[in-house]
Amino acid sequence: MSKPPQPSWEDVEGDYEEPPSPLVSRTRDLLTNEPEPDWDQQRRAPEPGTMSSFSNGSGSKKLPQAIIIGVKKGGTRALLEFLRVHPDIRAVGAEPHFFDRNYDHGLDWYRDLMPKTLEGQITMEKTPSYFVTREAPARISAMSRDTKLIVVVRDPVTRAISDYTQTLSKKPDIPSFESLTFKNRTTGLIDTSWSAIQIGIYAKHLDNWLQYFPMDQILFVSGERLISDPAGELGRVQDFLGLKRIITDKHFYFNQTKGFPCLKKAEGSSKPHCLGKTKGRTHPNIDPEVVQRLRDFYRPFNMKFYQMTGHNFGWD
Ligand SMILES: Nc1ncnc2c1ncn2[C@@H]1O[C@H](COP(=O)(O)OS(=O)(=O)O)[C@@H](OP(=O)(O)O)[C@H]1O
Repeated sequence: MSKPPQPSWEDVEGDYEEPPSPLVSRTRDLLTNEPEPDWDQQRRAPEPGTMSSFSNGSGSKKLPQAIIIGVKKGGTRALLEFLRVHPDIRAVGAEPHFFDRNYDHGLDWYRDLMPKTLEGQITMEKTPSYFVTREAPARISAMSRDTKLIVVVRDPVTRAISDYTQTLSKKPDIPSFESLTFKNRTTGLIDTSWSAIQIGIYAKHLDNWLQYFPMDQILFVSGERLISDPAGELGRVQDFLGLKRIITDKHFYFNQTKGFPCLKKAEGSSKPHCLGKTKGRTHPNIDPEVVQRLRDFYRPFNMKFYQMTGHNFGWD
């Protein structure tokens, strides 16, 4: 039997995650306080007394029952890292990009990327680009109509600036945010074909998902509240996944240097754990008039999104 092909990881968005080799994914700078994490739980030497110890070598690989499908720069890495603390959740660290870029490899290939789980444990992955991939809802539904979907959403204007900041960090010579925002600066016409803008039209993308999944199978997590009240948002997510509320405010502390909540103990470790330098970047100052123009642009889409989800995210 030949080994299934591995995904192309060189352009994994955002996380700077490297390929699992063959199944261990590492990251260069996800941590601020610690050496690189080992994402693959079954290869990690577990601490005695933790549930992880039982998954070491035993169990079987399963297709994910829950997926964080978006949004890019919403806070998806923070959510996955926090969820991994739960003993009944096992997640693949790197983004598989199966339902957008690697679908041709087939479900066996996808399953093979997953960590082993025991009975009752939930397998998860996160790939934020699924939310804006036209084919993703049909493909995920074809895998299982029961898949639970989680979307971390964030003010689309801040999200666009965060997205731009990430691109700028890789390509410092790109044009300014202001010039990329407009098709025509004089008329004020927004360039909706620019992905940084396009991704934030949440109502449009959600429409596509609702053709395949009922609303109660999709959980919307507030990216803002994930920072201001991580335990509160994690409570909602654990309820949605049908899990006991094990992750609580006791698991978090606010790291003043990082300016974000961090874990007191990372999954499978006893040390504090913050996300790395690529999470929580300083954004460039953007012309306030351009920001206002973008706020005006997004307002009707945001209102539609609040209506569809029954939740006011407070971006306006
Ligand atoms: N606890 C914690 N620590 C650090 N960063 C946090 C945290 N919670 C949410 N965030 C926000 O997550 C933003 C990155 O979002 P994603 O992880 O979804 O990005 S990516 O799409 O995977 O590249 C990232 O965006 P930027 O601030 O623009 O870098 C953070 O604001």
